[in-house]
Amino acid sequence: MSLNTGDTVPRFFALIPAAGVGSRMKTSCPKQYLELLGKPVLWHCVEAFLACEEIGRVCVVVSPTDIWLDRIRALHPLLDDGRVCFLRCGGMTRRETVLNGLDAMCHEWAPDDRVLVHDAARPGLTPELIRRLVDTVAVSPDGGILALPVADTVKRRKDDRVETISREGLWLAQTPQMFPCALLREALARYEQVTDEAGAVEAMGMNPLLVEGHLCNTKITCPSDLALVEMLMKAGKGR
Ligand SMILES: Nc1ccn([C@@H]2O[C@H](COP(=O)(O)OP(=O)(O)OP(=O)(O)O)[C@@H](O)[C@H]2O)c(=O)n1
Ligand SMILES: C[C@](O)(CO)[C@H](O)COP(=O)(O)O
Repeated sequence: MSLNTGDTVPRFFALIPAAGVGSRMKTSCPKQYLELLGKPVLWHCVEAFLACEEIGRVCVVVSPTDIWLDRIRALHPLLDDGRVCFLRCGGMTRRETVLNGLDAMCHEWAPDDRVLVHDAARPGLTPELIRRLVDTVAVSPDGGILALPVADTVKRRKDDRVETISREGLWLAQTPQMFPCALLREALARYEQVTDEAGAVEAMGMNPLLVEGHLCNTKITCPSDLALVEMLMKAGKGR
């Protein structure tokens, strides 16, 4: 399948890295399994992708030692949807989890198919945001990500000094981050010191597009984030 000929269109797959321990949340179970609006945080992400018929597969990558996955299996008849699969190949870092998931599914994906990598800790993702990314980035060989432009004044603190830095052109990366499968797999295999998928693709010399996301797609990182994200989801913003 090649996008260059213009006679084929890529297929789209979601890969949800869900193998983190959520240490900053300081909860007894990983944050992706905490209940939010009656469902596990992780399941809100799965449901957003399942609501998009263009997403052909939803792969959730958990830790090999995950003991909470049954909370998902037991609660959701949607699992009958053949598109969902759970892979127990999470790694020690987010990058390893994503790379292991790509490797495990490489038999299903053609090189030019697109993978959308989305944090299990961003339950406020909506089908509208997914479609915004897909529609804007689908034909870009460099891929692209949801992100938010910085709206506040930015300060850098070093020891006891503070300096103001320009916010011009600064964006805060969100997910999904969407790339051609083969490109992302190569980039993550080649570059280990990256915090997100876009960083690896940038290291390959490419320029992923920035697509405006939404505050409702905030990552749950610290304890106060859970109530914030719940409020934003209830407000139904970002549609
Ligand atoms: N080895 C890892 C580390 C993180 N993640 C996933 O990457 C996403 C975003 O990472 P982050 O918010 O840092 O999650 P944690 O690493 O779990 O949080 P912490 O850094 O507080 O431990 C989460 O969905 C998390 O499950 C993963 O799949 N595998
Ligand atoms: C990928 C990401 O969501 C972009 O903002 C973020 O980097 C993931 O969180 P982490 O703490 O860096 O793993």
